Amino acid sequence: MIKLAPSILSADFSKLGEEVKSLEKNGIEVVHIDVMDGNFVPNISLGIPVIKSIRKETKMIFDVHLMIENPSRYIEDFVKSGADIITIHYEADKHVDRTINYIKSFGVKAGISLNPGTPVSFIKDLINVVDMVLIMSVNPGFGGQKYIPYSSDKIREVKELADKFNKDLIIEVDGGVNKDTIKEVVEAGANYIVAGSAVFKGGDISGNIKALKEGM
Ligand SMILES: O=C(CO)[C@H](O)[C@H](O)COP(=O)(O)O
Ligand SMILES: [Fe+2]
Repeated sequence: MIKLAPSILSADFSKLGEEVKSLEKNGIEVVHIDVMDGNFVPNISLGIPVIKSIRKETKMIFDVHLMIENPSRYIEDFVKSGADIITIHYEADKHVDRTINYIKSFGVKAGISLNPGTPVSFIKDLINVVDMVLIMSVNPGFGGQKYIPYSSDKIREVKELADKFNKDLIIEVDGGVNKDTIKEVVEAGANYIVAGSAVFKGGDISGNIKALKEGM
């Protein structure tokens, strides 16, 4: 089952509650929330109080993508804010196995994300420890970037590992997905498809979601 996970990084933050409700009205089940610390990535986005606020507005699954150094410091806070899936970066934590198990100890799903330059082989042993692998198909930090073509090979590699070792693994792709690239990522094996600018561009959430679904 393929799920489109709009990234609210490209939403209009002055009316975030409405934007989130509009996603739900358009049949969206998973919302992707990008947390950036200005350290792991060269940008600062939103954090715990914002997630808490929008949690009151919707029952959608909150897929929280932590682009922060040493994420273990904040896991409990993100769980309390209403996260359903918490993804950390392989590159941001010296003890990823420990942090993944720590996330799972709260009863939420745990994901591991790889920057474009980090090989899939680095997380081979974690494939049946994590609930999700997030392949970054742009260098993290900003929305609206161009899809990096070799990401499709990385998705295929994760899919092969999942078929062998973890049939329930969620394979998520994030960055540069639009109506022209979405077919390729779905065919490569991704089942959670993040799209930010392609969902919110021009304020036409409904039309943009329809175009993305048609492009799959
Ligand atoms: O994690 C991210 C950036 O670091 C975002 O989720 C991603 O870039 C989505 O934006 P777009 O679909 O516009 O590329
Ligand atoms: Fe993201």
